[in-house]
Amino acid sequence: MKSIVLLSSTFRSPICSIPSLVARTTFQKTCLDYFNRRHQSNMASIEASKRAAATEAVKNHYPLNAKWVGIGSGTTIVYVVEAIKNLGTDTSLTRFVPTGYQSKQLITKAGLTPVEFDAIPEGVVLDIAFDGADEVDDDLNCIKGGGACLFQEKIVALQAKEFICVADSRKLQNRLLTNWAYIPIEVAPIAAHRVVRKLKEMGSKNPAIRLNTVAKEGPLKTDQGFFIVDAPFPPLLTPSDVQAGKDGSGKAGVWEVSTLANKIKAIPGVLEVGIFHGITGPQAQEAGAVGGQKPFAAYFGLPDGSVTVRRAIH
Ligand SMILES: O=C[C@H](O)[C@H](O)[C@H](O)COP(=O)(O)O
Repeated sequence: MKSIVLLSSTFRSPICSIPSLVARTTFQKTCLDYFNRRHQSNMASIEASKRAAATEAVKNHYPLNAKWVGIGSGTTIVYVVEAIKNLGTDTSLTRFVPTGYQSKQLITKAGLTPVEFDAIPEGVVLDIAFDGADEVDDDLNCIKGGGACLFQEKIVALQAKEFICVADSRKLQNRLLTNWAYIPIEVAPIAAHRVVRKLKEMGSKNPAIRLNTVAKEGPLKTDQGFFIVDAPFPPLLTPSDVQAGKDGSGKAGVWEVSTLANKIKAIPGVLEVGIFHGITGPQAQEAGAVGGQKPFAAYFGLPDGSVTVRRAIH
């Protein structure tokens, strides 16, 4: 008699063994329910960790009497807005700068006042900007754009005195492109295929124009009406790897993070690259920028409910 045995990768032991084909349907349903429950519980734990990281980041960085606040995009930023509301401070004079459509809706629904980036008065520097990230490395370089927002996120982060990232522990890695698979790049539609070819020449394996969820609807469009090209590369080296003698010049597709970001940015048709890199904080200010692309600090919610922080070293 045949028996059905299902192995759980977590427990590495049989969790079901049914000797009869008659019982197969019930068995399959039981197992499906089991995995659905596990999936839901994992998702709940990830959401809880995003909320914990957001609460801690807002508690530590949201300035009393903030006048200008950048609000990023994605699923984690929702908890940042929730945490700002929970502070209970008077936000009637605070202006919140969105990084796209979803971000603006989030601000408005929370009863806060949005002001588009191009309506910020000249000379205004944002007190702070919060955003999510797809991956963050030891040096606080980030990949962003998994949700197709990156250009507005970058200009808002660059306009802020302090840029703070909030994420769950899946995003906490030593090097970029460890767990996250590709670099999102925003490109002019007419140049998209040429950009894909150039990325292949640079060692990207199968770069692809991102499609809508319903693929027959064609390429996904950003808030700027541009396309996103997703470019996989091997894990990116940091400057410390290069100082230690590793070759990050692009041989066999292996790149140092800023070298690659600058090289992609230089391809005609590229509006922006989903790598936030380079100098940050006082060093950036000395170089004439407000804050730099990298966050001052990144907060990660861990599965045990705690929060860990990576901070820029000045
Ligand atoms: O395009 C999306 C943005 O860069 C997001 O901030 C990033 O993808 C992180 O999103 P989430 O908080 O949903 O993981």
